[in-house]
Amino acid sequence: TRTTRPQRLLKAVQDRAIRGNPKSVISVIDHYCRNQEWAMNVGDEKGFILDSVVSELNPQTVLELGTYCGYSAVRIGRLLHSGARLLTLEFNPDYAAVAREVISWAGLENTVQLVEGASGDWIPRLREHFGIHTFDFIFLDHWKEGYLADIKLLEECRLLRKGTVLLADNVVCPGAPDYLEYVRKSPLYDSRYFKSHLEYTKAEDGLEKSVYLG
Ligand SMILES: CNc1ncnc2c1ncn2[C@@H]1O[C@H](/C=C/CNC(=O)c2cc(-c3ccc(F)cc3)cc(O)c2O)[C@@H](O)[C@H]1O
Ligand SMILES: [Mg+2]
Repeated sequence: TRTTRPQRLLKAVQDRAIRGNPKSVISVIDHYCRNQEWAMNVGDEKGFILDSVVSELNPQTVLELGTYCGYSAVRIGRLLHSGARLLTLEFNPDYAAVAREVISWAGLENTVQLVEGASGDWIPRLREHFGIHTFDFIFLDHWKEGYLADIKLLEECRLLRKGTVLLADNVVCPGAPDYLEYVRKSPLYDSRYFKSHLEYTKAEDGLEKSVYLG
């Protein structure tokens, strides 16, 4: 049977990237997706904005919603300092299997922990299961219609603290209108839009950065 797109992306990583070198894993995926087969990674242009937000914040505890092939988990994980941890949630077992391989090829298996399952099921259990108190940084890149429910769930579970930064991908394309309206109107957040482009294309897209005011 035919391979899947994530499996072909993984093969490109294994064939072309240097083991243990996150930078080469990122550039191989970007080159592959720009020149051979598009895939819904945050990509290099929005990835540069993601890098600057993470570097400025220097977070110790990070949550990612929607691992897919692990591109942004590697992007974020490579910037974390020793002792810092990224938990990334992915409910598709095939994507999770590919992402584990990509994260391991980048040598980030001790920094990035992939948890298989749905965000709605796992968010209420993160404290008791992983001893997490609050998150410093959260990257939302899963189903766009799930963003709003999950930010509300994170509030309810008291996993945000004064200054927690949430960064949401695709707030223009495909779009997350209900999420945008919520974070921009709510007095709980200070929100701003970083205009960019949809990965590997000229279409507009962007990231919304929202700081929880607590
Ligand atoms: C809802 N709870 C959930 N819990 C755990 N994992 C979840 C999840 N929802 C989805 N997932 C996983 O996240 C990933 C989903 C990502 C959805 N992303 C998009 O739809 C997306 C789509 C585009 C896109 C843009 C333009 C276009 F023409 C076609 C596609 C671009 C992007 O950057 C995107 O992120 C998958 O790996 C899925 O299995
Ligand atoms: Mg995305």
